[in-house]
Amino acid sequence: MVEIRNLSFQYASHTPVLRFPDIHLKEKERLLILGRSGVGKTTLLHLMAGLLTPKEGLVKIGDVDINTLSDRALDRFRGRHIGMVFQNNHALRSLTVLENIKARLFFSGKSMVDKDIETLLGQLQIGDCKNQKINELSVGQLQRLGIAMAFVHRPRLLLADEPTSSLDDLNCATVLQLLKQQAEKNKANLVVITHDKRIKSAFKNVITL
Ligand SMILES: Nc1ncnc2c1ncn2[C@@H]1O[C@H](COP(=O)(O)OP(=O)(O)OP(=O)(O)O)[C@@H](O)[C@H]1O
Repeated sequence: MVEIRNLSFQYASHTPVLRFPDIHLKEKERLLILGRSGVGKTTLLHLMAGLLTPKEGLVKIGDVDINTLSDRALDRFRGRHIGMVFQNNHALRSLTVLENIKARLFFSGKSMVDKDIETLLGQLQIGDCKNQKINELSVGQLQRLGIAMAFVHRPRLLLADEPTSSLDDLNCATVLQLLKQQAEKNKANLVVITHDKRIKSAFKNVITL
């Protein structure tokens, strides 16, 4: 469950106040957020992840008003309950695919047996690359690793920032399908922000900032 109410943010006193529409997502609901460049999509995603503190308003994930948490508790909450997929993958270049997944699990304080990790990698069609270093992966494989890293700790909220804009039509459709499948499997909310209009029809729930 995600609730956003009366949310606003300001980067600095001389910059405009960004205001965001109210959002209410029930369990497993998915949302696509569209908007032109500079309108505040990434800012909203970062507010939902607790990476930025709002000027005003509420961000509630499950039963938790995330802005009432201490910095430390918020870091722990994010590590355990939120997964993020970025346009450019944040995997550690010196590690292999498998080592990156294990590092992500370690930092979230959760565990998964090797067999289940391999199943996840297989579902994302990167099982054969598990011992490859990050710089040996294609763009599509790297994007799928980003999804694996966002889901491996079974978050209740998955936030994806432009997950498809650097992909061709085929990889775009595949990544979208995988995001939806994994969210469904984890009963997680999925929020995607993009200006990639190709994916609009894949979501029932769409808002434009
Ligand atoms: N660190 C910052 N300091 C000041 N202003 C910022 C900062 N980051 C972003 N902004 C401004 O805030 C506004 C919203 O930025 P944001 O990155 O959220 O937009 P966006 O919709 O995600 O854009 P894009 O689609 O181009 O990524 C923009 O006008 C941007 O210039």
